[in-house]
Amino acid sequence: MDNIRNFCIIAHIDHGKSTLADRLLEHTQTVSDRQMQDQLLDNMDLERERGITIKSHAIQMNYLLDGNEYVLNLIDTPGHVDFSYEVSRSIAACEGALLIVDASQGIEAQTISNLYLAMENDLKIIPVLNKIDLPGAMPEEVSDEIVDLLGVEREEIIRASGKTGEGVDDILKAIVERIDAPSGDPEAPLQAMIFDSQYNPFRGIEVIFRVLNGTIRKGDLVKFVNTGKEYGADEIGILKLEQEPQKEISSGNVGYLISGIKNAKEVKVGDTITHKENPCSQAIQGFEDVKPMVFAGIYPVDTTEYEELRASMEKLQLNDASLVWEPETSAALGFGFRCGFLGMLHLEIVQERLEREFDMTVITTVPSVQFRAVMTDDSVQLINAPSEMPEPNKVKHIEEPFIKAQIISKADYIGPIISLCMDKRGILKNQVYLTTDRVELTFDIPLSEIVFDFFDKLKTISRGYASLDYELIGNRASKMVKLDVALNGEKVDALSAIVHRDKAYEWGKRLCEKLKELLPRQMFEIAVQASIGTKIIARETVKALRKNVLAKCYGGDISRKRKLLEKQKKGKKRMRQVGNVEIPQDAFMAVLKLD
Ligand SMILES: Nc1nc2c(ncn2[C@@H]2O[C@H](COP(=O)(O)OP(=O)(O)OP(=O)(O)O)[C@@H](O)[C@H]2O)c(=O)[nH]1
Repeated sequence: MDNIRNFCIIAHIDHGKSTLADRLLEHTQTVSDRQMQDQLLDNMDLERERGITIKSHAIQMNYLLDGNEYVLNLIDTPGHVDFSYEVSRSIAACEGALLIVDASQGIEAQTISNLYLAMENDLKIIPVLNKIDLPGAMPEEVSDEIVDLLGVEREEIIRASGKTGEGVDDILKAIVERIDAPSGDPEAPLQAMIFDSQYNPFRGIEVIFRVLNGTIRKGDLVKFVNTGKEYGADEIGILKLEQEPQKEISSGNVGYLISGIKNAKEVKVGDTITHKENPCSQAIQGFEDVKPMVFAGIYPVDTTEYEELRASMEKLQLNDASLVWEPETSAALGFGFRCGFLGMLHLEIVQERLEREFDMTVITTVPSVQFRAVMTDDSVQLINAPSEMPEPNKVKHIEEPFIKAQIISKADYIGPIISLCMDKRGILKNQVYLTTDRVELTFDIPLSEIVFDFFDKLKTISRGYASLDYELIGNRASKMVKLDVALNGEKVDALSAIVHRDKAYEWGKRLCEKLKELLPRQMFEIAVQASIGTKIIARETVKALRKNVLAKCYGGDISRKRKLLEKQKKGKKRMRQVGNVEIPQDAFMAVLKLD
């Protein structure tokens, strides 16, 4: 055990974690030249296409230092705030963390939030100044920032480049020398913590764990403490580029378990694995429950696929512990699920993964945060969907979630950032200069104002210099109203939204205009109306389609006609029929694109 080191790589988004992980894997010859490709650990198609890490990824390396061989378990983590639950679980499996800071960008919002997560878990932090090859690198200034933030000596900061490979050996040495070997007793009763899992269509459910005490052996009869279920350890192993089966895995180490688990619900991250005979006396303290920021309905486009969608969501949840959901019904869309997400990127990724990994075609409805209605009898009702908004005469007041937003930016952009936040009903709480031209602003802002498009706006007005991190701080009373949408006189509950009263009229008007743009024209006219209570506040009309689309093709060749039909068919993909009107996915998101 003295020769094991468990560490994760944490950073702000795009500071170069995955690239540096590539260099560590190369240097330790964990992967051969032939196997090597950029951002190797981002092995999901979606990660590669978007160039971001979505999942934490564990991999084991061997490293020789002064004649001693060390086993290094590396966990690469995502940087985007929507995937911070991945980071927090990875941190729990480690004794140390490489904190990567881009030398051309300096410390940013998630550098700090991820660092705090690591410090709360008592991880040893190794600061790495990355991308020093860049002409725009400012090693001295950024080192000052790191020294200030961490209180470390300047000499402790390792200068590195994931591009040239500079500093990689220093990092590996520092991992061995500065991070503690895991403690724990290999002879004690088994106590292993599940920190991730995934569904493999060929092999079933795979559980990723870290052993804290004891030893797990192939063939052992094990028990998951929280669920009380028992399984045979059919296969256990370590995670290299491929899984490598082993006979045993002892305390301090990270591994996987395959045991013929059939039901995805039986696997919960944070659960403890122990032996059926001679169990450990205590379960490991699990993870804090995830707190979703945004809720939206997910519905199958084909209503007959409801059960299949449920099974797919259960399997996806294995690999995405931050996804929560429960069944819901919509008058317009039928049976579906109300899901909680950590942000809009998370929502998008879930929708994409359901389609790619499970071949489902789904519609997501208008996203909303969770409001609370304090009723006239003082009871509290949670409102996860606009359709759950109670009658106004039964409500004392509505409360909405507020967040503390921390924005780090170049000082030049303070003015526009403050006015953006004010426009979003934000209250400036604090302003601290990190260096002469970098400032940290703290605001209290309603979550509903920032969760949708705030980040894009912030990036635009700061030319990409501002970064944002946020946490929930509680609920405050706000004047919220429900805005309903009717198509041809029929209310479509899945298009309703809860908005601030002062903005409701403007929203209603713009929403109708947007829907007019987004609803495909049909053979008949469609009236689009927005209302608050019984009062109609805006109306637009989608004109009827006069000509048949195929009319254009008269005399044209048949292949052109076929192409046109195929194009129409494709366009149908994420589309739901409500009454006699077809509503495309975009229309459900129209509320987010009003500015
Ligand atoms: N010049 C230079 N570019 C780098 C270096 N390291 C990474 N990059 C580039 O920076 C971008 C982001 O790198 P990634 O490794 O994907 O960053 P990441 O921190 O893993 O990103 P997320 O996991 O999505 O948060 C990529 O375009 C890399 O090619 C470096 O040392 N030097």
